[in-house]
Amino acid sequence: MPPLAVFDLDGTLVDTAPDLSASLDHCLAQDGLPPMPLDLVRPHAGHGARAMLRAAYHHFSRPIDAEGVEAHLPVFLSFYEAHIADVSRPFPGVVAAMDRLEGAGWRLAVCTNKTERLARKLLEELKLVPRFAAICGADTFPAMKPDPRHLGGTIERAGGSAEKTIMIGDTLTDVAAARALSIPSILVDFGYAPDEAARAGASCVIGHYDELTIDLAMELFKDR
Ligand SMILES: O=C(O)COP(=O)(O)O
Ligand SMILES: [Mg+2]
Repeated sequence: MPPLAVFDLDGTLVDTAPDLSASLDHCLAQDGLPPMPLDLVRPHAGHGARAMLRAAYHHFSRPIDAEGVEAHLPVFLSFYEAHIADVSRPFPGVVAAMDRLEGAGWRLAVCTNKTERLARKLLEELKLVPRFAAICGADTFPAMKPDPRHLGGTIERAGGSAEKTIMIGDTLTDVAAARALSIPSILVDFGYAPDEAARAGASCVIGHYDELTIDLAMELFKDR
């Protein structure tokens, strides 16, 4: 069975924050609010549209309840779907890192808390779909990350095994899912929420995909 590298999507594989931020601004404008600065959106960009809406209304000291958030969601998501790859691009060096892994016989997969449909649309527009043995979203299985069933289901669909899998992610959500299955994890510290708990829980932290070599990936299996 070939080794498998499972990538998180937002903040790990693709820098999606600018298009997510534009969708948020579209919602804010409907309420007469100004755009939210991108650097304030980024820490929330990996936690879904609801988290971004809550953070923005909090930032502008505008109370918003759960119902208010739900009311904005369709507006956010339809704008986002139409603009999903306007400026979102793979992070520097990730395509070369995937080439290295594939060249060494690794399989690749995506395990994201985006819905599967949006994840596929984004990856299709970036012409990355054929690289992945599985693309599994928040709604692919009955549970999503950090629930290990999401990562476990992704591995199964990709034809891999937990013993020969590594997880690459940018938040504690990814690291926790990996740990629950005793899978080594790489935290990318250029992502959206590489907090202390995520750093402490990850098997290693990288600051650029150039550091994701086959030697590093193989080394991770040794401390499993
Ligand atoms: O959209 C989200 O909630 C987060 O997506 P991710 O799991 O790809 O970071
Ligand atoms: Mg992420």
